[in-house]
Amino acid sequence: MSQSIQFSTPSRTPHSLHLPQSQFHRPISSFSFRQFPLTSTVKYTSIRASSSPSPSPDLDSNSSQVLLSPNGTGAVKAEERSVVAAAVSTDTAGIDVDTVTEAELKENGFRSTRRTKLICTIGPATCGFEQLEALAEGGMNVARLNMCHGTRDWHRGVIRSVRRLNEEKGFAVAIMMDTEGSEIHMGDFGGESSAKTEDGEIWTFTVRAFDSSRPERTISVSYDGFAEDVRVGDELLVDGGMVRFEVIEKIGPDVKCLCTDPGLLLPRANLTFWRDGSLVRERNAMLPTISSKDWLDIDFGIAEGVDFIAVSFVKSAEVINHLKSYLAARSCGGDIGVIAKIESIDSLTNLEEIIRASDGAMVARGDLGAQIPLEQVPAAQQRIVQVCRALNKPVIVASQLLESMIEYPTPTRAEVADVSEAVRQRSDALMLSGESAMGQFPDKALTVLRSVSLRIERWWREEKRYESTPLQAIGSTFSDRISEEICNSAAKMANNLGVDAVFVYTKSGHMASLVSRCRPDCPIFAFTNTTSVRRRLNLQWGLIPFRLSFSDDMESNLNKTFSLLKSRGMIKSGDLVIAVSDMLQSIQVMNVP
Ligand SMILES: Nc1ncnc2c1ncn2[C@@H]1O[C@H](COP(=O)(O)OP(=O)(O)OP(=O)(O)O)[C@@H](O)[C@H]1O
Ligand SMILES: CC(=O)C(=O)O
Ligand SMILES: [K+]
Ligand SMILES: [Mg+2]
Repeated sequence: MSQSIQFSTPSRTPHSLHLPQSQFHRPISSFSFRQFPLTSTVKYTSIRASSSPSPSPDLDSNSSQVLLSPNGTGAVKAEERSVVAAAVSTDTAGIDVDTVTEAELKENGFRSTRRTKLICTIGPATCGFEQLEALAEGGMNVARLNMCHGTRDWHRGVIRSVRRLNEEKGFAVAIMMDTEGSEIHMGDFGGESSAKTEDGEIWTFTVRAFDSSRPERTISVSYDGFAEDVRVGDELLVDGGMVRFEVIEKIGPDVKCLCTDPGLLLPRANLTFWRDGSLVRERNAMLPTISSKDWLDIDFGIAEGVDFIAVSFVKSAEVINHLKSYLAARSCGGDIGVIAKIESIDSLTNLEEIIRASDGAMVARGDLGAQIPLEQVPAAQQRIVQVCRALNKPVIVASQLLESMIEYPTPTRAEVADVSEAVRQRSDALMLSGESAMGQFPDKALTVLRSVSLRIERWWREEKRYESTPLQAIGSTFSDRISEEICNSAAKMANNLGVDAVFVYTKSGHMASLVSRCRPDCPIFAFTNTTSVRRRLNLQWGLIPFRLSFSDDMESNLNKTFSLLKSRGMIKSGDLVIAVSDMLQSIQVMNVP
């Protein structure tokens, strides 16, 4: 039995049920309700998988291809993977699917899929093909490249490896390029990976460049005005306060500083200075958000086809709009999502307009914690997550989630609690920084994120903690409003009826993000017909993105999807699904035949 509600023109409507006009801003299309036996209306359309008797004439040559993302969760054991891989190659040729999600769905069913997405910063510890593959199998949805470090050739190598991994193994790992920005930071250490400071030591921060080796206890600073801007008595914070100094003397381009809070200095760490308890913003506040080096990196990102550009130290919506128009003109189809990094006082002041202009946001707690008092960071995080949810933009919680795992194989209890809180807030994604870029245990850190996410999500479901706060309407056109209401209703029905999955058919991905925004209690299978949209959807909460060529005819789409997924053992007869689509604005509830 299938039941459907659809918005359509009256002439196409079998039974019209007119709603009071006052509920809508203008005369509307009718609201229809129909009920039909699935067996008579949803016929099996044959597919080009070996389980199907013959190819269907109405499907194009790509039609039997389903690509599925590594949203699945569990660490699938190597033997299990090879069994699945063997089954894939013999049984259902022509369908690409990654083995991790597939095995997970087969073994534990829909409920087991992880909803929170995971981002790994790639660095020397993880840039090899096998290391990237291990991360993808461990659940990495997005690989982040920080343009503060490495050469463009190095980044190109990583991007190409991730692409190859996607092509060869069916993953949909997206690439996020993170700009350097022009805030003040320290230089490289000329070969050394870090430098240790001790309490009471005197270090020199200088705007001089070094040709050869770095003099002992000397650090170069990226910003030419540094020595002029600081004053004796200022406090100098490295990496948001991981190490602290007090300015004791200025000698031309050199600034002598006394170490007051010792720790490890990492190359290119950010520097901020504080006077009388406030962050000092002098001429450095006038530095451009996107520097000339960043524009070259952005051109590089466009050429290499990155999926997201994360903009560091955004101050206003203007810079986001500027970049978006540049991308629209330069990258065909405006395929690159722009993520605003919220890591400055200005970005908090202009939060709503920045998020409205962006395609997503990152709570960049590292630098944010250097600009506002540390105890204000948790409240800022919660606010950013809420604003993003309200405006339907994916939100990433980043920095120091598992900082101790750079050196140790197990996290602290406090770190686990922090990760749990970000999952509980229902942020779209969690990000590893140094833990995966240069730490000793990148795979273990990813496993911790994965298992903590799964546990908290399960706890949330067991407690039946559905969203109680209503989401504000955001659509600007009437059609957008309809899509939004359909998705809100689909999510609510999914929770109330306890369905196994929501299926969403979407060309641009917008409809999938609207369902994700509601954070329904079940996974969301998002079917889209382009590979780039599929990768971008991989950043969003609860979405398991597939690439599938589909038509405007929902019944044939459903038939095809059921056949494909059933033949791979990913769904079975009797599973209850809700299907929504942005081609034909409709909701259908049905059991898989
Ligand atoms: N491509 C790379 N090459 C070498 N080291 C890297 C690379 N990417 C990251 N790292 C190392 O990992 C550490 C953490 O990386 P990450 O990019 O997350 O820094 P961050 O300070 O969180 O980000 P941002 O600079 O954007 O504020 C860096 O300090 C650096 O030591
Ligand atoms: C990720 C980042 O840029 C920060 O936390 O500062
Ligand atoms: K950066
Ligand atoms: Mg930062």
